[in-house]
Amino acid sequence: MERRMLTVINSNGAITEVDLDKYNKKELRIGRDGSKCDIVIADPIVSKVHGMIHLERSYLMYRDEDSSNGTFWENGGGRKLLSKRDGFVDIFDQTVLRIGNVNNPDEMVLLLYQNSDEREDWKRVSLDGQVVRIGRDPENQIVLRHPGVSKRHCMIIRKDNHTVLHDLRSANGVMVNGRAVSGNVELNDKDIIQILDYKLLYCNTCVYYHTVTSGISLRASHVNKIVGRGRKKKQILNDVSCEIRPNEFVAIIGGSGAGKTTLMNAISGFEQEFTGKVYCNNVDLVAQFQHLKNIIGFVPQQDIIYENLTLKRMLLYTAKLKMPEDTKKQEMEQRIEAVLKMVDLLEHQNTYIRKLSGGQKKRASIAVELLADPKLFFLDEPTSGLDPGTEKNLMETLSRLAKEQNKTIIMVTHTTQNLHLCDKIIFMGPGGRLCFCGNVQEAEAFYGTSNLVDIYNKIAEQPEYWQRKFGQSNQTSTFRNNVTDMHEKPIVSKRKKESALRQFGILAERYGELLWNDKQRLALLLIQPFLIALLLNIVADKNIFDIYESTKSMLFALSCSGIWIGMFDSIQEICKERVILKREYMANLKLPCYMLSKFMLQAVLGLVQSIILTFVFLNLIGKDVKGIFLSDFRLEVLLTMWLTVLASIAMGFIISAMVKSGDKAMAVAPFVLIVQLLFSGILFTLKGIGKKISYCTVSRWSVEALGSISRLNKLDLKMQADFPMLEHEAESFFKATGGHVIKVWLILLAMTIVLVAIGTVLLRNVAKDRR
Ligand SMILES: Nc1ncnc2c1ncn2[C@@H]1O[C@H](COP(=O)(O)OP(=O)(O)OP(=O)(O)O)[C@@H](O)[C@H]1O
Repeated sequence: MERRMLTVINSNGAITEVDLDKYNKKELRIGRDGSKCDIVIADPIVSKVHGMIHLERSYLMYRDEDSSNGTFWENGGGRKLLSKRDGFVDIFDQTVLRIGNVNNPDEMVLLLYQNSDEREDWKRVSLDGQVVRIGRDPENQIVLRHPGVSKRHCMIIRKDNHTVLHDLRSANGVMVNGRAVSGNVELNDKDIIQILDYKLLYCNTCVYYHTVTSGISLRASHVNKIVGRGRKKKQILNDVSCEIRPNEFVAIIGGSGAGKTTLMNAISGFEQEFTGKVYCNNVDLVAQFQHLKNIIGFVPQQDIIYENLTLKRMLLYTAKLKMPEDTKKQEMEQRIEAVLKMVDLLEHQNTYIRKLSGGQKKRASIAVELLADPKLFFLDEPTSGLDPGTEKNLMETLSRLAKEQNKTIIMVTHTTQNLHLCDKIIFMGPGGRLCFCGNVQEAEAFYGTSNLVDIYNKIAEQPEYWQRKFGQSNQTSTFRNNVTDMHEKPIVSKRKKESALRQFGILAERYGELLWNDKQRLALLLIQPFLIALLLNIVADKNIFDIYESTKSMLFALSCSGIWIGMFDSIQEICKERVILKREYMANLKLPCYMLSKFMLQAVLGLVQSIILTFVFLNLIGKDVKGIFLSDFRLEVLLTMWLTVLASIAMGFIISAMVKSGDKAMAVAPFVLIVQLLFSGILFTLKGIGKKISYCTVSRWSVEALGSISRLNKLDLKMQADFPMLEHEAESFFKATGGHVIKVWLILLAMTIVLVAIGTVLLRNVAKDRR
């Protein structure tokens, strides 16, 4: 049952909770005078009649009644002093009103409005001479049982009449009065502390808290988005304002291209290039996104799961990445089991994801996001491609999650069949216009039809009319424009940096398992160098390593094989999982860790391939050549081949980081390979710009190293068999000295490092991917 509660904290710290609906009145006066006011605050700071609350069924407003001290209205970290001429202002869930001197808590009364189904009375811990520890661990004085809360999250210490909050390098941080804090912060009386969606109140040397959270409300205020420039300029969100209450299950619907996804991306904070404001529990979502993203889950349209992992392993890796570092494996496993139960997939936990049905995969993606127990959950067309039965089932699951798991769920959908399961529908019209926000019955009454499909048609015909009509019917106060003008600078909180080494380890383990589980592909990748070595042996001249021309051609072919192998090992490895990467990046994935984890395992694979190629080929050739450093030159060729493969793997990663699909990557590959052929300096004598380009190719340095090791300059030319007097003009390329070979190896290594770094930087674009 929804309850609208006002917590009143007097200037002396006395706390009273007022149930606003118990009065059964539309207007409630607040003030000191018991004969005139419904809510009496016996405090000298409050005027006799200080303010008035106006209650409607679905919204609430407040007006200052020309009080002596006025009322401060707090919104998303901003603050505005109200007087009677401001008229009514909207009061949303978690709105804070302060009366009196906001700089002196002893002369201030605080009013905190909360609106939710879940309620419990404030619990209290006194700070008298002691430290109050807050965290997930039962040893803390205040235990907040949420997977996103660190075991020891923060502590509050009172010493010498000062109270200080220490963030204990928690994974998800702490906010005080709507602003993220870093390290230590001095607390003042009546400060509101927020950890995820838990609200704690510091007052009179006590900390007040609820162990049950009231859920997340979301409010969009005048959200506009314009894309393109000049004649291509287009408004794709048009002044959208709407409110979603805690634990509501909401569907965003509307015709194709109406801006549903754009709206969802904006209100989820995953796209931040829009004007207007979005408030999440009255905190500015964009300004505090780094903090709030930990309570937000987002399931994009494509699945965010790896086909070649079992469901349980997939969830375990995600848990390791998303849950605080201090979470024990046993805790993770318990959470995984709980999440699998929620989505009815417990019996499939050991099944490979590739073997699950479409509906089960969708549930698996939802399970991935549920692991961190997000309180605000977004889903982009989760039912697309599902049969009607599975669709209904999924909708019922989501509806149940909203109610039983205390979540606010918002999804984009095209279907109208199961919308009665939703608490609210947001109807978008062409041009990003909000044409309705309310429940299904209200929508049907508003549009005068009992068929939701008719509403699509009505909106398509007259979007501006319906936007205007809904806007007028939904007007709660005239003040909205003013109050949303308050701006707050984004605060970057310096929170505990998740250990990069740990993340690298998790990602490398996951990628290793993925490579290992795709045994067919792995076998193909390992057979390839073997087959190439056989083919090279077939075409190899018997004079190889004795005669210049045949050796040079063969070394070039060997180098090209290395480039081919390396590039095709990696070219699809990032683009094929771009959706998962985007989701994980928006959570807390570090791109360098991701890139290096991939590169490291590819480097191991490349080493095995280089060993196969080099040794099979050279053993078949069977020539005993002395190396530059070693008596057996095969090891020197192997190292050169490995460095060639490594640089090519890095090239493949750059392509893979730039494009969004495997098809596109394969379309780019021939161009890159042709550049390697043309500018290697072997097929053509290069001068000017051609020579400069060749310095940037892997093939040039690879052949140079191989040629130097094989002492190409010292080998006889074919013609010298007939004309022994003919001179073999040494090429500057192939200096058979140890110093030269090392220099070229270092160049190949440096190229690899630069290419990997460029690939990592390019990966940042993943954040701009639309879906
Ligand atoms: N970055 C962008 N640049 C140009 N146009 C854009 C951009 N993003 C969205 N649009 C356009 O804005 C409109 C709304 O897009 P959006 O994807 O939000 O619609 P939708 O209602 O989710 O559509 P659908 O139901 O077809 O998925 C479309 O016309 C789309 O082409």
